[in-house]
Amino acid sequence: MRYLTAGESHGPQQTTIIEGVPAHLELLQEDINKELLRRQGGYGRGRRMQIEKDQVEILSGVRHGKTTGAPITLVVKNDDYKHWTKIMGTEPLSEEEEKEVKRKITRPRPGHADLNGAIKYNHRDMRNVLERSSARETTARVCAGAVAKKLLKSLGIEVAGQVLEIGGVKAENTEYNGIKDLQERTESSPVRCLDEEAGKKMMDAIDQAKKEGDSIGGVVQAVVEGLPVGLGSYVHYDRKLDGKISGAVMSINAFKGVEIGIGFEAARKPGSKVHDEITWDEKEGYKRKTNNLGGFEGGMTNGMPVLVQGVMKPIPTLYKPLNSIDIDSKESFQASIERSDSCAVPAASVVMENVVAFEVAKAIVEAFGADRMDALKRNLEEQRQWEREF
Ligand SMILES: Cc1cc2nc3c(=O)[nH]c(=O)nc-3n(C[C@H](O)[C@H](O)[C@H](O)COP(=O)(O)O)c2cc1C
Ligand SMILES: C=C(O[C@@H]1CC(C(=O)O)=C[C@@H](OP(=O)(O)O)[C@H]1O)C(=O)O
Repeated sequence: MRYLTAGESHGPQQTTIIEGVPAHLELLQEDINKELLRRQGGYGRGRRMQIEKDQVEILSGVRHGKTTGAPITLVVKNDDYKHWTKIMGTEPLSEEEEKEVKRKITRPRPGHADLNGAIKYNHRDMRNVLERSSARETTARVCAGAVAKKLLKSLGIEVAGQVLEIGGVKAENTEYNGIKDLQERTESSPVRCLDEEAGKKMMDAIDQAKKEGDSIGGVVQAVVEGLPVGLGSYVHYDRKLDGKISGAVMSINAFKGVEIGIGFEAARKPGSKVHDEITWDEKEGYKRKTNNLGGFEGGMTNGMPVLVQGVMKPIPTLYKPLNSIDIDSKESFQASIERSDSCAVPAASVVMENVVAFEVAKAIVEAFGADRMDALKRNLEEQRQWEREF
């Protein structure tokens, strides 16, 4: 399975094309809309999210509620486009029109893609960079993830996530009672946090940042339960699934770090406190007593829940902007102010869940190679049986 995304933030639409989804997966628009709605929510977002009502259109690869095995095209319209039709048009502008619509962006925002993108592609108007580097693109990634989640669910594999930290406020109580409990309890929190007290403090921190024209980041976690042993492989570096998941997480806008399991904490502990002891019983087969390694050993799943944490830096666009250089005059100015979120950590946690779901679904389809869902289910069930009897 693979996918491409296309679309500008204020252009007509976001497009996702997914190739390699097995035939006969039940897939409805509402499966994808549910995830899109989750991504749009979360405390701390800016005015743009009041304009958009993300709804998917399935344009290919699905017939009468089931995938056909053909590439799936998913489209989400940008409602804001109606305010930007001239600025974002594809046809050349006359000189008059150019004067009317074009406010060139020449003051790059520290922390955004503006300056590097402008130098790389020779754009004197950095709107050409901003439009595609915007995290509006995560809409398209969530569309791909929603399809992956549906595939995984039909195989008994669930994905969920939570916010662990925002602006230095850490959730103390992150314990959950099964993945369903995690899914339900995070849905009722505006910051997607299990710890109610910490959640309130996170909202205060977001309000404070907003008041000060500043932005804050945080830490989010994705959890995958129900995986077989041995997804990914130790035999070659580019087949290690923890590596693939980490790469995918790092590719989300504003993500600056990834951990699997206890991650960086492992550097501060002896081996006896890090490695998870192995147990066995007749009914369930092999297990680990603890899950410090987050479900991975040797680049392969070990059957324990996969735990992935991602670090999101604070949003680069600041209402109290930092100093920057105007690329035309070379004078020092304050960076451009674009309409912006002050904190998108809760939304980013939904994006990360979906990005992780895609990598896992891709690994499943690769490992249990199937063009059809019935064969995929049978192959996976055989593997589960094999594990229990090994
Ligand atoms: C869900 C989400 C929403 C975001 N919203 C904004 C925003 O409103 N303003 C902004 O400047 N950056 C926002 N970002 C972050 C930028 O897109 C990101 O910092 C930028 O593309 C530069 O890439 P890099 O931070 O990965 O280096 C958001 C990121 C995510 C995941
Ligand atoms: C549009 C989304 O996020 C956007 C991501 C973003 C950025 O620079 O990354 C900047 C903002 O865009 P705008 O300037 O249009 O308000 C966010 O709203 C979205 O998540 O759907």
